[in-house]
Amino acid sequence: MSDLLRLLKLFRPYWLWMAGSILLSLASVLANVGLMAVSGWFITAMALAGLAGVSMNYFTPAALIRAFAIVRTVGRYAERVISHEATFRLLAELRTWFYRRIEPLAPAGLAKAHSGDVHARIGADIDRLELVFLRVFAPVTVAALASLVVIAVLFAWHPLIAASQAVLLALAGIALPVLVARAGSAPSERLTHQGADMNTKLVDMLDGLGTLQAYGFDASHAARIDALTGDMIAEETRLSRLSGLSIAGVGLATNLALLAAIALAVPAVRSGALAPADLAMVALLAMASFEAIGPLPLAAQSLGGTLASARRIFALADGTPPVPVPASPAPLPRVAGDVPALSFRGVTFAYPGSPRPALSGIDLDLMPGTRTGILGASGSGKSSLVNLALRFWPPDAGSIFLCGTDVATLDPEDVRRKISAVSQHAHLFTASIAENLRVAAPDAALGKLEEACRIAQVHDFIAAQPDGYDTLVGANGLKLSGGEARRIAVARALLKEAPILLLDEPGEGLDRATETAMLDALFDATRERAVLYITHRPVALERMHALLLMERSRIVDRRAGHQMG
Ligand SMILES: Nc1ncnc2c1ncn2[C@@H]1O[C@H](COP(=O)(O)OP(=O)(O)OP(=O)(O)O)[C@@H](O)[C@H]1O
Repeated sequence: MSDLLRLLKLFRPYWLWMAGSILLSLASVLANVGLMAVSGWFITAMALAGLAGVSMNYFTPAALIRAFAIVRTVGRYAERVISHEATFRLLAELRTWFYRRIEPLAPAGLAKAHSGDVHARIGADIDRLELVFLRVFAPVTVAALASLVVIAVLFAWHPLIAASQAVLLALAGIALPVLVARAGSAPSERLTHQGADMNTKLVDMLDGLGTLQAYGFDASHAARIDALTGDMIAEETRLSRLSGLSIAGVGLATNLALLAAIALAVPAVRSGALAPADLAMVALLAMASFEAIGPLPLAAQSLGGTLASARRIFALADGTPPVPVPASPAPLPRVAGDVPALSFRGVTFAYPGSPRPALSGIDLDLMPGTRTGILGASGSGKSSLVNLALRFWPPDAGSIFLCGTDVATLDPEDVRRKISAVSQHAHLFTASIAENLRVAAPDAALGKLEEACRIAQVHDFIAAQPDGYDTLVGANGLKLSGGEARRIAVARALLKEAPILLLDEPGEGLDRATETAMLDALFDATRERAVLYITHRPVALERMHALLLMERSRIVDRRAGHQMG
């Protein structure tokens, strides 16, 4: 229930749209009830007048019928337009809200979540929340209001018929949905989790299809997906049976309402308590009022799954960002020649759950206009330096300073604005080369992109492609070699005009001549910046002003560049 209330609170900015949609829906439901009732009365009254050979005023009922028909048609159309507009606005709001909540969690806070699962939450789960308004909130409100109006009108004609209607409406509109909700909530909830599981498995399978095939594991993975599909079909079947039964239940109640109204109205007509033409009106009014009740069992059935989706969304969105944003962040400091652009002081850090530290007592200064090389065996902590500099994780002890200001007092996003980084697994988006480059500089002209790519020694390769900079790189840069992708990532880092450049093995996979050309052009273009360069390659080491050697999370040796080798 608290999840439902929280959701409704999120919907609050759109209450006008929702109120409009509910009012229109109520108007069209009541117009339909009115149309049926007045038509029934009109036809019977005309027939009776004909039999009795008397004339009657048919202008007023005919005008009423026409008015009800117009309100019903226009109301339904407008209600669809407004309710869908309201729903799309709600969904857009929810997606933006969810993205804003999970963005500060990335990447550390999302490390445990599978990308397919996050995708399922931002896609299918949020989509399912549309049902809260469209299938639950709106129909329940409309049904309650329409039923009250119908019972009040019937009461004026015949209190006993009104009472029988109230009982049947309560049975079909309250008791039946409660039963359906009980029976349907478990399968509907299971289906939500299975859908997310399916998404996770499919994304995993597509990401690693090559590996699965190479190890001959694709058939067993497909069998697991088959089994999950079978489970989902079983739950769907259960829910379809339930929805069939609930539709039959509402149908039964509708017909019982008609029978009850006729059974009570006939003696009333005989005794003269009810006019003969009113019999048809009352009977049709009773029957038509069930239109508003019809969607309620389905609403109840979907509630379990919808709330499960809401819980999945809140669970992720409520995660605490690993690096807290200060309540009033300090202003970004300016780069000054005599202050280190980035420095670590006694920084110690272990990844959550890891038994040993990735960094221990790190002291490090990156001065503007200098290049610092970092050497070290695999797992010695080199990339962790970059992760902490980018504020993806906070240090457990010690401090990091950006141009002399403790980064703990700054907004992590501001810190990242000052740093350009190429990690070992630099990500390329499924887009063109130009779009991938413009991630760093959205307004950069083509000439600027070319300049950066020339420095990264990848321009000739791009220019030789039939589509040049519009060449699509494929999912995750799959259409490029590892070296090409990394050089595009280097060009992208260059395009971001940040005073600190952190490069993790950018020369990996390049031949010596290309690497030399890239380094010379790169270091020439970044003369003013503070550069941290993680590498094992001699060509790069020769060009460093200072070298640090890391071993098992510590800096164990420091030398000036020329002392190395
Ligand atoms: N996201 C993570 N979660 C948990 N442990 C991690 C994570 N990333 C790295 N580690 C661990 O932290 C230690 C340091 O890793 P790091 O990636 O910094 O080493 P590295 O020197 O860059 O290695 P390589 O040269 O192989 O990239 C390793 O023991 C590694 O297993």
